[in-house]
Amino acid sequence: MTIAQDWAEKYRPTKLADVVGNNKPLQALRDWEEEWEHGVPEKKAAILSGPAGVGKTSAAHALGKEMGWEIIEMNASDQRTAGIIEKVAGSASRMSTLTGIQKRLIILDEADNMHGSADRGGTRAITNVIKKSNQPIILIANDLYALSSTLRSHCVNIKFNSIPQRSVLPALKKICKMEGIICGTGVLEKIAENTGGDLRSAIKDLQATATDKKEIEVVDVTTAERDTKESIFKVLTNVFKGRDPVEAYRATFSLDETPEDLIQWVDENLPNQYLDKDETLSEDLTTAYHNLSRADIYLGRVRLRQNYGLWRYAGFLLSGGTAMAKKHSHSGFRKLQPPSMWRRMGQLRSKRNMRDNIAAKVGLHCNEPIRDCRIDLLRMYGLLLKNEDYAVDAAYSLELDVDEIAYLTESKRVTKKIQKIYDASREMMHEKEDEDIDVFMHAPEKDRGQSTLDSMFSAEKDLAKENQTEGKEKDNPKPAKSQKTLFDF
Ligand SMILES: Nc1ncnc2c1ncn2[C@@H]1O[C@H](COP(=O)(O)OP(=O)(O)OP(=O)(O)O)[C@@H](O)[C@H]1O
Repeated sequence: MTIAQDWAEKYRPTKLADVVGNNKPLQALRDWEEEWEHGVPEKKAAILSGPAGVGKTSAAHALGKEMGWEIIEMNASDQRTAGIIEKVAGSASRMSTLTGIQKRLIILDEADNMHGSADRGGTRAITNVIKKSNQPIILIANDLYALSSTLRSHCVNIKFNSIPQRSVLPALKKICKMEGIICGTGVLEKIAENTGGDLRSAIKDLQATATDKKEIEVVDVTTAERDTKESIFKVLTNVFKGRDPVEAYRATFSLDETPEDLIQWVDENLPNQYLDKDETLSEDLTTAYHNLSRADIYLGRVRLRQNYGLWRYAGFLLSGGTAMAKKHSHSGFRKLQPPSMWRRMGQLRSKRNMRDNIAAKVGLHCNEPIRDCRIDLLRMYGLLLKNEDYAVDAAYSLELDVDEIAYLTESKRVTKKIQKIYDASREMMHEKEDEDIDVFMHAPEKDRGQSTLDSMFSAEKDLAKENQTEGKEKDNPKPAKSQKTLFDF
């Protein structure tokens, strides 16, 4: 069986003129590009923000292609620690003028998705890369305001909007024509309506509808289930405001959440939602928590016996049980919020990841097992970073980012002093890179071996080394490599 090519990819526009809708943002993008033709503009980066599937990534790539710029893309599936952004985007953004080749466009997709542990410190690193860049950089984000104000202030902000139906329809018609699909009346309108200005989803729905068919009718229209954030809020509103237990329970069926997760949502919001007008705890709250505790007992049994059939009792008790606990309705709007436990767990996890990442760097530098570094050496490096004479060297040798320096120096926030140490260490790193380029440029042709680019983009190799360290710790705690000590610098 052959797997059909994804139409959204197949019909991705390759020219800016083919990008549908959003004329003003596209013009702003062209204006920014024009500035590059006259040298390095004041704003070296542009942020393309807006809803999903409206052509932001396509526009960035189309621009690069049209201009004949070399494109370097880092998307969310790449590991984007501050160090790696510095290495990949940083060296790419500074290098081409040295080697005299074409401009290089750096595209950072999902720039608003830098919160995971792996992306820690990434936002600050991007700002630094932009400051020092002499190459165009495009950041792509759904939520502009998820990016720091400092980062935004260094960029041209270009906002994309949902694509109006009148533009989605011709795009879909064109695809039908290319694929030889005959459409009955109203089919494309229905698809366009369902996808609310998201052209990617519209194309995907069209492909799903037209699979194995040459002619499609309205009844064939298949719309992919889209689990939006709104849906959990809708279900919770049903649970907290409604009185019918069966309806509340049924509402949970549309969610892609397990009762394990759903109970956390209900637990988090229940006290606030069932608070009496005079802000006293109501009897309803006691009854609802009683039902919730029963649901929790069932969840415990599911875990213990691995009997997932019991989930339905838990699901009913936590939704219907909560809804029917009300003796009277609790009017007025009260904000719903995600479980704070997840946030706390996330913070703990990110702290642990931070500690482990630093320990891995120390391990690589000192050629020590990570476990020992975690226990003994992190404190030592903390002391070195607190000492003015050693701080910059320590940060440089370990390639620490600001958050890591703050962690090691036990500072609650990134102070000016920490930023200074970090800046000085990066300066040191760039000087070293420039020296390397100099050595390379002056080496005889035959000794150059790999191209400059290969030697500069050593990020992947470094990453592999980092990963190796973890592996080596298990297999061979001390690989044969010359030992470096704390006193090396
Ligand atoms: N304005 C558009 N013009 C033409 N095709 C589009 C447009 N918007 C989306 N598409 C189609 O949808 C696909 C995805 O678009 P693209 O990746 O550019 O969206 P995006 O706005 O970057 O979305 P996300 O924020 O999810 O990354 C493209 O391959 C293309 O087929």
